[in-house]
This record gives sequence, C-alpha cells and structure tokens, in this order.
Amino acid sequence: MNIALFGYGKMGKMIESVAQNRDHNIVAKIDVDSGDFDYSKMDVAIDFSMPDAAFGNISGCIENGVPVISGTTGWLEKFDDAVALCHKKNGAFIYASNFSLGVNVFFELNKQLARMMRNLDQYKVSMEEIHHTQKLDAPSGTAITLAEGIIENSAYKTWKLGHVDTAEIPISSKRIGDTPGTHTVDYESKVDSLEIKHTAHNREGFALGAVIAAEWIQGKTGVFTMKDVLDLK
Ligand SMILES: NC(=O)C1=CN([C@@H]2O[C@H](COP(=O)(O)OP(=O)(O)OC[C@H]3O[C@@H](n4cnc5c(N)ncnc54)[C@H](O)[C@@H]3O)[C@@H](O)[C@H]2O)C=CC1
Ligand SMILES: O=C(O)C1=N[C@H](C(=O)O)C[C@H](O)C1
Repeated sequence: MNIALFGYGKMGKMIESVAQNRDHNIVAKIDVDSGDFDYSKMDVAIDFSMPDAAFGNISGCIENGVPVISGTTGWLEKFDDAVALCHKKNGAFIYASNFSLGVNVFFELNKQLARMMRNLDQYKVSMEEIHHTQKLDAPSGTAITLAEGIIENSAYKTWKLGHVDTAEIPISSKRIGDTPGTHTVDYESKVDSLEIKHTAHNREGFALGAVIAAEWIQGKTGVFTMKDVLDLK
C-alpha cells in the first residue's frame, strides 16, 4: 500500500516505521512548507499534524479522492464539515482521538461502566489525563471522547477542565516529561473508589492502530470509526 504521511513529527516518524514493518511504502512525507505533492501516488493518507492544519489536510485528500485517516486532536469544531465533504465526494475518512487498540476497548468499557454507575448517586466521576509537555491541546482528545462516552450514558451534561458543579465531569490535565498518554476515569464515594485506567508505554500502539485503519479502509467509502475497524461489539 502506498501511504502519504501528513505531519512528519513524533507520530509521523513512528507510523513510517510501523508501516514499513508491515511492507507498506511511504510515498510522501508532507510537513510544514513541503511544497507540491502528488495525490495520484497515494492509496491512503495518514494525518497526524497540528490542530490548525488537520482540516486542510483532510479536506485536500477527500477532494482528491484519497482515503484519509486522521489522529490529529484539537480541530473538532470542523469535524462536521469534514464528514459532510466526505459524504458529498463519496470519500473515505476515519478520525479517532486515539488509535491505540487498548484505548478503543477502554472507550467501550467506559461507556458500559457509565451505564452501570448511572443510578448510583453515591459516586462522583472525575477524569485525569497525563501527557508530554509538548502537547498543544488540553484536555486531550482521548479525554474528550471518554467524557462524551460518559455523558451519552449517564445524567452528566457536560465536561470541564478543573473544578466543576455537580452536572459536569471534571477533567484534570497534567503535562509531565515525555509521558505518551495516560487516562484515568475514577468514581469516588465516601467508602470506596473505582478506577479504570489506560497507560500507553510508548507511541507504537497509536501508530499501529492508524496503519491498521489505513489497511482496513482500502476499497471502502464512508465515514468510519475505530469501533468499525476493530469490530468491537
Ligand atoms: N489519535 C491518536 O492516536 C494520537 C493523536 N496524536 C495527535 O497527533 C497530532 C500530532 O502529534 P505528534 O506527532 O506528537 O506532534 P508533533 O508536533 O511531533 O508533529 C506534528 C507535525 O505536524 C507538522 N505540521 C504542522 N503543520 C502542518 C501542515 N500544514 N501539514 C503537515 N504537517 C504539518 C509539524 O511541523 C510537526 O512536524 C497531535 O494533534 C496529537 O494530539 C498523537 C498521538 C496519538
Ligand atoms: O498528543 C499526544 O501525544 C496524544 N494525543 C492524543 C490525545 O489528545 O488524546 C492521543 C494520545 O493520548 C497521545
């Protein structure tokens, strides 16, 4: 498969290595000021760039008939526009706030747990995410997806960074060293605590998930999620 990388930073380089180990070719490494490039050589594009660059990269690929996988976080105010363009152009698009296989299981576990805790008013939920100090966005995209999973399945109405009132899910964002990504959902009562946690040990899991998504989307049209890719029930 001929893969184009949009964004050749920490994730772009990790994806290059994982993709080559799975016998794919990297046909373009597009970063800031890359100049012209040729969409016709791309079987699929993988975008891990920056919040203000993602939508332009994604829409360029869709306009040019290239299936696109995006893991960039912090640009979701334009997500609905990307979905609409993909449908209009009969394109193929997957966005995931986190491509790690473990986190995508964690997303489903989190929803199931929220349903079970829904009527247990003794427990108050809170979330924590820890990432490296170079991260531009807070809270992380993964934390937002986790919060949305709780909101869909509970009486909580919204999430907020820091301290909150009772209808809001508090999210604490910490930036420590080169931490690849740790997410915790905690339910606390006066008598006990119940916690689910995912810890990425490095960036390889994110890259592997993105390459698996790129392989899966070949020959498909539509807007999909990692739940579709991994066939999680
Ligand atoms: N969904 C997931 O599984 C994961 C998502 N991420 C997200 O991916 C993004 C990238 O993360 P990192 O690689 O760690 O960041 P990074 O800062 O190491 O790399 C980003 C690269 O994008 C480049 N860039 C800026 N504007 C661009 C443009 N217009 N076109 C192409 N490239 C451009 C930058 O020059 C830089 O090289 C972030 O939004 C991060 O939150 C990171 C890890 C996993
Ligand atoms: O910026 C990162 O590094 C990560 N970003 C994603 C996010 O915002 O959730 C995924 C992962 O946690 C690493």
